[in-house]
Amino acid sequence: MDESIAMLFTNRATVIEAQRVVERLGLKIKIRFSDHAGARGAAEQLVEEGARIIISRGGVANLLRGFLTIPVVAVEYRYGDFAQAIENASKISKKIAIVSFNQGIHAALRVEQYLGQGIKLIQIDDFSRFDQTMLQLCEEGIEVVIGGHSAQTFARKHGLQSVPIMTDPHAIETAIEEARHTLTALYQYESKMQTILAILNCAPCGIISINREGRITNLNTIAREILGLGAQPVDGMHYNTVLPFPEIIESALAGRSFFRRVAEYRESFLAVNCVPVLVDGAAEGAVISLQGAHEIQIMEGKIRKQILSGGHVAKNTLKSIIGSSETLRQAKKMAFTYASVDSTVLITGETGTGKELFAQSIHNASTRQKEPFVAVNCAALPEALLESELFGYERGAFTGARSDGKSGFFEIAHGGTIFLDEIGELPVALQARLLRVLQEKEIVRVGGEKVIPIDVRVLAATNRNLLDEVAKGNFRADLYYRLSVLVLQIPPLRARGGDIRELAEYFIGQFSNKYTRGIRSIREDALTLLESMPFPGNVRELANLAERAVVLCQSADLCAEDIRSALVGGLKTPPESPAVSACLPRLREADRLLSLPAEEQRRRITHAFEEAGGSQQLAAEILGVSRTTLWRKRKELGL
Ligand SMILES: Nc1ncnc2c1ncn2[C@@H]1O[C@H](COP(=O)(O)OP(=O)(O)OP(=O)(O)O)[C@@H](O)[C@H]1O
Repeated sequence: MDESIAMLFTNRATVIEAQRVVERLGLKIKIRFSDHAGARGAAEQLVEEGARIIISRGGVANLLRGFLTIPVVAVEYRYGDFAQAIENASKISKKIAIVSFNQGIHAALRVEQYLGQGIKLIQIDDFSRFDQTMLQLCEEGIEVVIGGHSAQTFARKHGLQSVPIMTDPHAIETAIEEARHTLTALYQYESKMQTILAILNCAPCGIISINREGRITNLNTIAREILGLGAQPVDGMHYNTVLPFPEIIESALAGRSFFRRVAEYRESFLAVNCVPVLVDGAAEGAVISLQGAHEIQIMEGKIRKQILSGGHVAKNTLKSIIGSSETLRQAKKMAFTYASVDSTVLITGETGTGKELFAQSIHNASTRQKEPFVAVNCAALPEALLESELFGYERGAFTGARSDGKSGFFEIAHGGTIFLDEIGELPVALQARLLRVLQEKEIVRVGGEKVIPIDVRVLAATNRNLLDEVAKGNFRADLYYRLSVLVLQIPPLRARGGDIRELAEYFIGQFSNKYTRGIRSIREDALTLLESMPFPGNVRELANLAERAVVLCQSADLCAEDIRSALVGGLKTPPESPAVSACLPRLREADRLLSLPAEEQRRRITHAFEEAGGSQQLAAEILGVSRTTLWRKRKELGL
C-alpha cells in the first residue's frame, strides 16, 4: 500500500525531515522536492508513476487539491512549529508577522495568545494575495515574516526578512497515518464499486442509475445494447436524452417504486422497473432496469421449456411412422413438405390412424423442434374449462382461480406448436375466439386485458368431415378455411395394404420386449389373419390387439390362435372357432358401435365400462374405439 503514497514538498528542510521519518518507519514512500512553480508538474508525474494519494503541506497542498483527482493529505502545522519560529524570528526583530494558509492559522492563533506580543497574524487563502499582503506589511513596519516556502519567497521579494516554519516529524507521521486510512477506505470503496459494476454487468437486464439531478451515473452493457448507445459516453448525461419515460423516473426521484411497467421504445416495448435510491428517507437518485419485450419472450420460452421439459415435447418423428405403403409414403412426404413452412395444417383421418403422430413429426421436422409441442384434446375438456385452459386466466378471474393467474396452452406453446386434436368438438363460442387468435397472433387471458403476443404454429386434427359440420352450422366456415390452409389426409389402415404386416411385426416386437415374452417370430397364419381384418380403430386398434396377443402367447412363435384369443373380449374368453371368419364379426361389432341405435350404444358402453372396472382406456379397448371417441360418445349419450 505504501507504494501508492507519495510526498511532495517545496521546502528542502521538510523533505529531509520526511525522509528521516520514512526511513525510521521502514516505508517505501516516494518523496519529491519541487519549487512552487513546478509543483503541479511534479504531482502529475507522481500520479503517472502510480501514486494514489499525495501528502504535501500548506499552500502547495491547497494548490494540488485544486487540480488532482486523487486525495491530497496536508501535513499539519503544530503549535510547537510556530513557537520555535517565533523564537527564531525574535532574534532578528520584534516586528513579526505570521503569514499562513488557513490550515496553519489555528495553531498560529494559539501561539499569539500565549505570547501576547502583538504578533501580526495574516491568513492567506490564495497565492495571488501574497504580493499585496507583503506590501501592506512593509507599510505597517513589519520586519520579519514567519511562513512556509511561498510566504518566505514573497517576503524576500519585498525586502523583508523571513523565518521558516519547520515541520514536526510527528506531524509527518500523522499525515502518513491519515493517508493510509484514506487509502484503505479508497480500496474498500473501489472494491464495492467494482462489485456493483460486476453485478450490473451480469444482471440479465439493462440497468441504469441516475443521481438526484437525473444525470446518469452508471449503466451496464445490456442497457447500452437495449438503448442502442454503442460505446457513446453517457456518464453525466441527463436521462431524458436516452430514456423516453420521464413520468416513471420523476416519480421514482420523488420516492416511489415502479415494477413491471411497460413503456414504448422505438416501435417496440420495454418492461421497466424503477426504484429510488433512498438516503435517510430522501431520494438521492434512482435505479432503472430495462428488458426488451423480445428478450423477455426468449427468456420466457426458455423457462417454459425447462419447467415443461418432458411434459410438452413431441417424441415422434417421421421415422417413427411405420409403414411403406404408397399412400402412407405420400402422406409422409407431404408432412415433410409442410414442416418447412409455418402455415396451419388440418390433419384429417379416421380415429387411430396416427394424426397426432403426424403432428408431432411435423413439429420435429420444423424449425420449432426445440420449442414446446403442446397437444390439446378439444373433446376431452369440459367446455367451461377449455377456454381458460387454452387462453389462460388472469388473477381473480373467477372464484377459486389461483391468485397469480395461469398461462394457457397457447402461452405455453409460445415459440413452438400447438396441436388441437378433435378440433370439430370445439364449442362455437370458442371457435370465434380461436379464429381471432389465429388472425391477430395474440391472446388475452380470461378476465384479463393485457394483450400477449404469441408465436405459435397451429396444427389441428379431426376425424369428422368438417365441411359437413360447416354445412350443418356446427363449425364456423371462416375458422375452417383458416385452419385448412394446408390439409393432410391420413389414410385408414385398410387402405394401406402391406402396412398391417409391418405394423404388426413392429408392435409385437415392442410388446414382447416390454413384457419380456421372448417372442422370436410371428407365424405367417397370424399375419394373414391380421391382414384380413378391417380395423375400424385403425393403428391404435392393431396396437391394442398386438399387445393382448403378446400377453396371451405362450410360445416363442406367435400364431393366429394367439390373435384369435386376443380378439375375444380381450383377455377373458377363448375363441369358439379358430376360423378367421369367426373373428371378424367381433371386430365389426366395434366398427358398428358408432352406427348402432343410441340405446344399444349406451348399453354396450355401460357394459364395457363395467367390464373394464371403470377404466376409460380399457373400456375403449374393449369397444375397439379410441379414448376420445368413447369420451365423445359418452358426452353425446349423456353417460
Ligand atoms: N404408422 C404408425 N407407426 C407406428 N405407430 C403408429 C402409426 N400410426 C399410429 N400409430 C400409433 O397408434 C396410436 C394412435 O395414433 P394417434 O394417437 O396418432 O392417432 P389419431 O389419429 O390422432 O387418433 P384420434 O383420432 O383417436 O386422436 C398411437 O399409439 C401411435 O403411436
